Amino acid sequence: AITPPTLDSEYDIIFAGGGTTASIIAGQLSSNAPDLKILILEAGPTTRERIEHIQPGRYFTHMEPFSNTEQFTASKPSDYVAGRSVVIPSGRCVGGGSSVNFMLYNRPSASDFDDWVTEFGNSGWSSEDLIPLLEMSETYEVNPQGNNHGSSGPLHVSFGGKSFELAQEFLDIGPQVEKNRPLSDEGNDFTEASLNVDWVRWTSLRRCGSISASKHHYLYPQENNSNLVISTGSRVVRLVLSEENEGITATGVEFIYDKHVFPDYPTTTQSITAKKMVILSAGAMGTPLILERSGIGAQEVLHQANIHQVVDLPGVGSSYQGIELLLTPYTTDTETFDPLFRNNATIWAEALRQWDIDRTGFMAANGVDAAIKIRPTEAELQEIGIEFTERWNDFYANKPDKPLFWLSALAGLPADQSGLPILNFMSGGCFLGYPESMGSLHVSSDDPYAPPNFDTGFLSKQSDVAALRWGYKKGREILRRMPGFRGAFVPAHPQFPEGSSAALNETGPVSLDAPNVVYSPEDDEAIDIYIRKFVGTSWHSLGTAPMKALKEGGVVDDQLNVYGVKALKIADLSIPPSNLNANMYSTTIAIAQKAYLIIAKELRIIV
Ligand SMILES: Cc1cc2nc3c(=O)[nH]c(=O)nc-3n(C[C@H](O)[C@H](O)[C@H](O)COP(=O)(O)OP(=O)(O)OC[C@H]3O[C@@H](n4cnc5c(N)ncnc54)[C@H](O)[C@@H]3O)c2cc1C
Repeated sequence: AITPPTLDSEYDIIFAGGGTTASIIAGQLSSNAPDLKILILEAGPTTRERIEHIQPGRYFTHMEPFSNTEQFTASKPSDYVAGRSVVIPSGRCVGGGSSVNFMLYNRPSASDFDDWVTEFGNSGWSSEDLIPLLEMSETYEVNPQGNNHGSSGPLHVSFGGKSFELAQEFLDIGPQVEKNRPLSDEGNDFTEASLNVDWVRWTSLRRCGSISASKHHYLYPQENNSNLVISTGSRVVRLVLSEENEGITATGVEFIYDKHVFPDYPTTTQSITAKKMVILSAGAMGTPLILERSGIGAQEVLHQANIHQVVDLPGVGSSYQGIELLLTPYTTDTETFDPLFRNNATIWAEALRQWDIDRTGFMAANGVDAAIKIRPTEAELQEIGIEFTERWNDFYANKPDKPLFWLSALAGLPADQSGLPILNFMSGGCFLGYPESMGSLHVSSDDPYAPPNFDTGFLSKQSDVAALRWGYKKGREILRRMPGFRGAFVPAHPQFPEGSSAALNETGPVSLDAPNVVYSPEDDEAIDIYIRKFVGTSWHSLGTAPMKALKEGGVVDDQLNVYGVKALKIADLSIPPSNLNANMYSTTIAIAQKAYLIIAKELRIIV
């Protein structure tokens, strides 16, 4: 049986959560200050040398219902999403999200970071501060000499070991359908001139056909330093706070051994002292809950959960942001990832054999090889309609590097396919990067296993529905022209009224110059109903402890200090004060590197 490590009673620094951000910070602290005693308390299991965290093609297995490496947080049912409860997965293992994610690589627009400075007053967090840190972390194998990428960092980026025909079709057909959006091979260049023109081949954080994740490049190489302890299966319940004349200080944490990792182990609470600081790094879905269980949060929330308030901080958990994703399945006769999603034993065996031979094939791929970040033209804004006008004017109009979506054609349907016919799917992916809707995440009690009071907020603003409606139409126009297209998978599309010109009766590709589908107001209504029934998460959660002024609902300042508590910082994806139109691993790396600099300076490890 696995037993937990024996821990000392005090450390210099304690990390609550051992995910993406903690791995990068703790690994560098340990490397550059080997005498610093560091403890990482991670709720989930180890990932060291585990094949499911090395072979890229296994990424979807972490999302299976009884997965021990992901946490699934269910939102309360909402009429905005047709009465459904949306389930949000997040990483629960060493390396967190970086150990289980889909490995899509792309970074936000410069203005996404710059907003944190200009709109939220955080000094030192502009794109000019953060993008060099991001580039320093990566080696872009695709074009090591290219601008906008790094060439000598530990995290490797490549196209992976297999790309699908559908990706090439998307790259061939897209620019012909959308003649004003030419082909480019640079997905990270969001200058005003080139934004909106990239049909990019998507790249993944992989090296030699293996996942290139933060724990294997930053954290585990330091494990032989006896001053760094990674305690897995260790769930932080709350902070230990001491109240003295000068205010409140975080002096340690209380934790229990996690029931998923150590089912037979006693659940007595243990307390450990942090001599220098506690760093909350439990991710957007974990950090606000630890704060609230510690009595740091809004009075009303804590009162309802029967928790005594210690620090009044109303911003905790009150601005959950997710990225809404509409994944619309069509069918194809080309090769897709679906046999693996369906657990086809023969294809699995072949994929494993191929990976053993040369690190190629399905096991070195994820089926998402190409995409475009797209910003509507004036004419297209008219198509989206007046429900979106105010949002456009307020948020996008003066920020010309902000795309509305990324659009893609995924080779497969990454979902539970039990009950579905055996088909090859191509999914139109429409990823709404800056939804106007926001939700909240709060504790329901002081029990660390109690499901939280969670509202994704998805589609609570009609502007998001209008944007996704246009995304559905735009994606359909591209996909129906791709040679591999074999029609829509009708049960997972809008139910258009009888006789509609938008009916889904095509069974093969239409010609490039075929007229676009025409939608009536009734068709638009059918699309809206469909969006509410089917919209889901893109697995990106953030903003639950935002870095902004206290009076505006902020939880940390720009040095990552929690307002009202000494010796307590937050470093993870709960700190972005506003959303970013990109898959979040890049942003997380930037936050981690910036946090490392802040902490290392404060501890005088660097000047
Ligand atoms: C399924 C999935 C797919 C994704 N795909 C992509 C992608 O393709 N490309 C991309 O760029 N990004 C992707 N992401 C997003 C990205 O990986 C995450 O946003 C990022 O890893 C978040 O990092 P973090 O440090 O904020 O939190 P995490 O990495 O999630 O780390 C938080 C850690 O804290 C631990 N924890 C939580 N509560 C406690 C507690 N009470 N006590 C102790 N430990 C605790 C958790 O177990 C977890 O390990 C994906 C994420 C998921 C979940």
